[in-house]
Amino acid sequence: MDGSAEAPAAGTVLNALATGHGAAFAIDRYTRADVEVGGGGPVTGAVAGEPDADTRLVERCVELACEAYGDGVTGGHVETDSEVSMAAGLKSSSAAANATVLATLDALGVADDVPREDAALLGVRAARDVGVTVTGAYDDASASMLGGLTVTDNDRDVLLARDDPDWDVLVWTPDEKAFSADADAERCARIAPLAEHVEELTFAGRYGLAMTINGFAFCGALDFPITPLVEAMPAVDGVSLSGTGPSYVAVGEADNLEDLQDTWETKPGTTFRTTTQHDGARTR
Ligand SMILES: Nc1ncnc2c1ncn2[C@@H]1O[C@H](COP(=O)(O)OP(=O)(O)O)[C@@H](O)[C@H]1O
Ligand SMILES: O=C(O)C1=C[C@@H](OP(=O)(O)O)[C@@H](O)[C@H](O)C1
Repeated sequence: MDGSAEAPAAGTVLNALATGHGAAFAIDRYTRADVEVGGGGPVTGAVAGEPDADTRLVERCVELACEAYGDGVTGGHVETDSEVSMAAGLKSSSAAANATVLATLDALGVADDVPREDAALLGVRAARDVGVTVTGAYDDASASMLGGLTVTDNDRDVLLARDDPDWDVLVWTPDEKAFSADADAERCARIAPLAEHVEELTFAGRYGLAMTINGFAFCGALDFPITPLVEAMPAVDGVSLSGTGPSYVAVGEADNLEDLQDTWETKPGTTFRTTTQHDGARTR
């Protein structure tokens, strides 16, 4: 039994490491998963082009989806192929988990019967089980699974709000990796009053200002440079460190993002333009 699905990456409005509440928006870059289920034995996994990648997350996603909806089916294999750099702050883990859960549900013939929020929560559970997350990251998982912008309480795994902004987006990903599980959560907790303010601005629909304050606050807490933020202001609508870094995301007018792209492109790493994504994860 085979299944296939893809899920988008996402950028950050509010990092959940300070208060447990987070907000993220899906972008038009994808991770794809092909899953075979059955045959018994352990679930195995592989990542295209990355023979040494950690495949525990996606293997656990197949196991959990089979346990929940497989009617006794065990074993399988999952292969992912991603346009999203791993551990870059662009929610590669959520995209991989969502694509894998949905591909498994597709293989089991139940992809259209399982509510998308429930499917995302299976991926969150898998991420907690294998230790690739601090809060569970339901903010990132819900944005990737549902599309658009979501606000969540990751302590209770509750979706607080969803919106569908239509943005041009610029991303700069430096060459280094920053695994979320290694982030200094204690330092993030110190800036909770700022995160609460970012959340209020988010609920007021002032997403650009919210993400910019998030950017300055979390660059401070996680020790990333603020220069990319200052370079982006005041021309863009919003700019932030994405997740626990090292990527930065900016949203705004296309012309202004083009000018900023010229500046960010002089830095080492990868710079690309994209847009918000509205439909979330889908079978293929
Ligand atoms: N394409 C993929 N296939 C399998 N696992 C993946 C994939 N992308 C990410 N992961 C998992 O997610 C982890 C990175 O998660 P994390 O540090 O939270 O980074 P990000 O900010 O990109 O989500 C990887 O170590 C791996 O376990
Ligand atoms: O592991 C976590 O709990 C989180 C990781 C961060 O994202 P990245 O995985 O993109 O760094 C952060 O933005 C999110 O709100 C919560």
